[in-house]
Parts: sequence; structure tokens; C-alpha cells
Amino acid sequence: MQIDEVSKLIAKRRSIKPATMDADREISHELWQKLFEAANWAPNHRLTEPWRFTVFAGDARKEVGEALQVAYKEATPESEFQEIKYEKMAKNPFMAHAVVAIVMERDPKESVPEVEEVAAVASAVQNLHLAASSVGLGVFWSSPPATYAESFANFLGLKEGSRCLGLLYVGWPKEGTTWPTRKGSDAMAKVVFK
Ligand SMILES: Cc1cc2nc3c(=O)[nH]c(=O)nc-3n(C[C@H](O)[C@H](O)[C@H](O)COP(=O)(O)O)c2cc1C
Repeated sequence: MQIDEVSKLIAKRRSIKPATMDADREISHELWQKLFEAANWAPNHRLTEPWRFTVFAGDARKEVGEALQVAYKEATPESEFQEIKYEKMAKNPFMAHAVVAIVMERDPKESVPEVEEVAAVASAVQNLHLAASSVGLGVFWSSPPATYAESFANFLGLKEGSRCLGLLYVGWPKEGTTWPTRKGSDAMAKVVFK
């Protein structure tokens, strides 16, 4: 593959809003496997492979919605609590075909700094997202404060030191949806050569 082809795929990757996803359209097990294989090739220090994913599809999406509601209550001061947001939390997971919890599982030996483990998980998500984009499958990374709450970590059964880094909404775009575009910015303005 030439660099131009890789660059094209990278530039094509977009976040697809869950509201534009066809929640009923199946994602084959074969495709899920390809997505997680792509994730699994992410760079990671000392090969700790800290990424973990839990896929909630079908009725299991209800559990995520309920856990988000509990976590929202936990993470939101009473004065800021909004009933509308609370109700939406239960419905949101049903907009996508599946919701995938992104987890950084801490290596018990703590052989590398935590920031490196988080970076490795983000790389894994990027790989997965690129693979999904290549076949036109929509992905949206969502990280409301509720996903960082202790009750949400307990819901996911996280081990000591592990962290949830948000949720991926995954689904095929509804028929007629146009793939979003993004205005590019000046890449070289963020680079210094010395
Ligand atoms: C770590 C991380 C967390 C994110 N959390 C949210 C979020 O909570 N809500 C949201 O609207 N977008 C979230 N996004 C997606 C960004 O909004 C999106 O990547 C950005 O708008 C650029 O669009 P693109 O992905 O289509 O290039 C998140 C992205 C990352 C990398």
C-alpha cells in the first residue's frame, strides 16, 4: 500500500453521530473480529496490550443505559442535574447497533507509566476506527463524565487501577446519510524541525 492510500483512509475517518446510525442493521461477527484484530496491532510499551473492550448489543444496551443513569447521578451535583439528560442516557445506547466500552486494564506490575497505557488504548481505538471507516461502518467515541464515574467502573467490573476511557457507538450509517467531512487544519503549524 502506498502512503497516499494510507493518508486517504486516515483523512476519511470520521465520527458518525449515533442519531444517523441504523441500529437494526447487523454487524457480522467476522467484521467485529477484524475490528478487534486491527485494535490489537496497536503500539504499546513492553507489550502490555492494555486495551479491553466489552460489546453491548441487543438487550444488553439497556444495562449500559441504566449504568450511565446511575453514574450521571453520582457524577452530577444536584444543582446541575437535568432530568432530560438523565432520560436521554437510557435511550442513547439504542441509537447504535452496539456500544463498546473502552477500557485500559492496568498491568498489575505497573511496568510502564499509566499515561503510556492510556496512549496505547487510544492507538487501539484509532486502529479500530480506521478499519471501520474503510468499510463505511460508523463509530463515535463518547466520553461524558458518567463514563469516568466509580459506579460505571464497578458496572464494567474493572480491576484495581483500570479505567474506562469512554464508549464507542458503532453502527452502519442510515441509508441516505452522507459521510461527514472535516475542514483540515495546518498540520505543519504544529511541527518544529530543528
Ligand atoms: C478521547 C476522545 C473522547 C471523545 N469524547 C467525545 C464526546 O464525549 N462527545 C463528542 O461529541 N465527541 C467526542 N469525541 C469525538 C470528537 O468530537 C471527534 O473526534 C472530533 O469532533 C473530530 O471529528 P472526527 O472524529 O470526525 O475527525 C471524542 C474523541 C476522543 C479522541
